[in-house]
Amino acid sequence: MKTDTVLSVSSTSVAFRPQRTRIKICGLTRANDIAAAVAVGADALGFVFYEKSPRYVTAAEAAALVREIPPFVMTVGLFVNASVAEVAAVCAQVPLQLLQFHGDESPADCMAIAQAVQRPFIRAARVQPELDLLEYQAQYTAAQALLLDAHVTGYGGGGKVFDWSLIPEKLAPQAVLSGGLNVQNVATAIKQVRPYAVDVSSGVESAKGIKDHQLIQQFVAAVRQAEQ
Ligand SMILES: O=C(O)c1ccccc1NCC(=O)[C@H](O)[C@H](O)COP(=O)(O)O
Repeated sequence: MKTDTVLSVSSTSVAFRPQRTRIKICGLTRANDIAAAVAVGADALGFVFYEKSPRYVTAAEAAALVREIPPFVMTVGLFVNASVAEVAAVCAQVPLQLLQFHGDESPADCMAIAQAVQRPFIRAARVQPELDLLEYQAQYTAAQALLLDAHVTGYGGGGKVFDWSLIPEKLAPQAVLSGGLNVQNVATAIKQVRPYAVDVSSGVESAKGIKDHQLIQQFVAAVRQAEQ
């Protein structure tokens, strides 16, 4: 080829779509609710292995539910102050891709469990003004993300919104926003916080542990609308 030929390369700017906000639906207890969540594009499905929760499922129940889930939808196992042995027993029966620690687990507790069962984890933070979220994140460096939830009586699933202005800007794009989200407020939450993902449980329910399929559809639609 003639060396003086200059190849003109037209630069094309590739317009990347803005990141799609990931959506986790938590507290699933029924196969038809799973089907409804998957049908509208939920990215992750949460199963609560905390016996005091009205959304609690046994490992055997969760194993049967998870068998209904098609590929490319993540399963999240949610634990509150469980031991390594307890989490291992659940993971032996239920194909969980991600752990969510929602109790008082220390960084060492989270690491020990995650390493024992060879799963990644996210850490729930119960947000309140006294909690320095950047310092908290620095304690849980092994977590894939912080799930920012409201500080409620008990541990979670409380349907309570916290003050989103408490979320440091540099933390927001890595965080999972949770706590009292619903069809009415999730668009505002996304526009204000721009989180990596949103998580909802009671906001898409007709009763505790019973998901309302229309609310799930409307919630997902509101998230997508907020990204336009
Ligand atoms: O969902 C529960 O019942 C629950 C019980 C104990 C600990 C955590 C629990 N849920 C964890 C979640 O990730 C919920 O989605 C999160 O707390 C938000 O719940 P909601 O405010 O009802 O959307």
